[in-house]
Amino acid sequence: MVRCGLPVLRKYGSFIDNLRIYVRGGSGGMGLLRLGGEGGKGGDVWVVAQDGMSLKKIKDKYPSRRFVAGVGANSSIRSLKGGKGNDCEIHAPVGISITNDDGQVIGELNKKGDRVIVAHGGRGGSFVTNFLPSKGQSKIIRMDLKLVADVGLVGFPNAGKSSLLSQLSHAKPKIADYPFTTMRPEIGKLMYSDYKQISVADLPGLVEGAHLNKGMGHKFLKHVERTKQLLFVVDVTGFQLSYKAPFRTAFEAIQLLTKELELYKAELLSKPALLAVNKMDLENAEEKFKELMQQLEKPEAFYHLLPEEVTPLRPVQFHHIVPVSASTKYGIEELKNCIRKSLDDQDDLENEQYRLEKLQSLHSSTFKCT
Ligand SMILES: Nc1nc2c(ncn2[C@@H]2O[C@H](COP(=O)(O)OP(=O)(O)OP(=O)(O)O)[C@@H](O)[C@H]2O)c(=O)[nH]1
Ligand SMILES: [Mg+2]
Repeated sequence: MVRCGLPVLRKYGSFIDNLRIYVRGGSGGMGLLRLGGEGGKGGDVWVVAQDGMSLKKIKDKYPSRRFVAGVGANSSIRSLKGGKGNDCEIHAPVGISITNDDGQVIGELNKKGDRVIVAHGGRGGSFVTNFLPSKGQSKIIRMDLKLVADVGLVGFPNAGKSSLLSQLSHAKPKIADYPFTTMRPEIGKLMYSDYKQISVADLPGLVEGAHLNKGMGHKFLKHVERTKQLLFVVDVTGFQLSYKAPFRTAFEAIQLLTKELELYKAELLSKPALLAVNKMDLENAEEKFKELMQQLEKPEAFYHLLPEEVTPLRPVQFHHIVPVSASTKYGIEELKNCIRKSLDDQDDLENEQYRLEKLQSLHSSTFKCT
């Protein structure tokens, strides 16, 4: 019995989605005081995206997880200008982001061949440094596989995305009464009685102008690209980022979010979407929800309320609209079921399309034969 489990463990238990490594640029070469010669620059450390790589492979191949580039050559009578030290290249998988240990982003590898310098080599000794070389940069860096989840939460700050995720799953994201509480994406797993699991990504709040990289901007929207479906979350009573910013009703918030996604990448809007109308425990929530439903029945009829530049080309057709309250848990179970249903429907549709395509290709090959 135990043996049966081993291959499974080997297959799934070895997956890692982040890795910390030590990198150091090479030291510069010595200068030559007597003849004014300059030492070579130390080599740099690069991370280069390659197909077929995984973080696990890097970890296995380099158990010490230390990557040090070559030292620059000393200046000599034969070669007054010392040669550059050898660069060190770390081959990494496509789809990772690279950060300093304090979370500052160094770069991203989005396609094969992308490369990012993670530690510069030191300068060679020269007249300005009294012919003494300098050391290369040394640091710990972190490589993270970019988030892939079934559903991504999309909403303005403070809408209650993290609160909802904490009610839907066992995740414990930070929740607070100020915008931008969530600074980095977090995944919660929704568990169902038949052991099906659905991953939902809590993402930083979006702001107007996110497509221009305002707020958390692109960093956040990139993650949305990698989810199967979108779950819009709005505060039924509306939203105001600051006293200076305009107040937005729930309906306006939905249209503005749509516009941001459209401006960033219109294909995002072809993903199936659901809407959770949150904070239904607040005063007048019922009336506001009714009004919102009327507006969503014919969104275009209300577009004149929006400035032209924030009016989306097409409204989102939500597969499910669920009124909820993360505070009282009202509607949470229904939302969980709707998320499941929506993903199952998408799977069925894709399977059906696949089946039809197969059938069609079979038909055409049969016709060719006869
Ligand atoms: N009354 C009420 N308050 C809620 C509800 N859901 C969330 N809140 C409150 O709204 C505030 C924001 O909640 P968060 O879950 O942090 O909101 P968020 O959308 O994750 O915000 P960011 O991470 O900043 O984008 C907190 O004070 C929550 O307690 C709700 O259903 N009813
Ligand atoms: Mg949050």
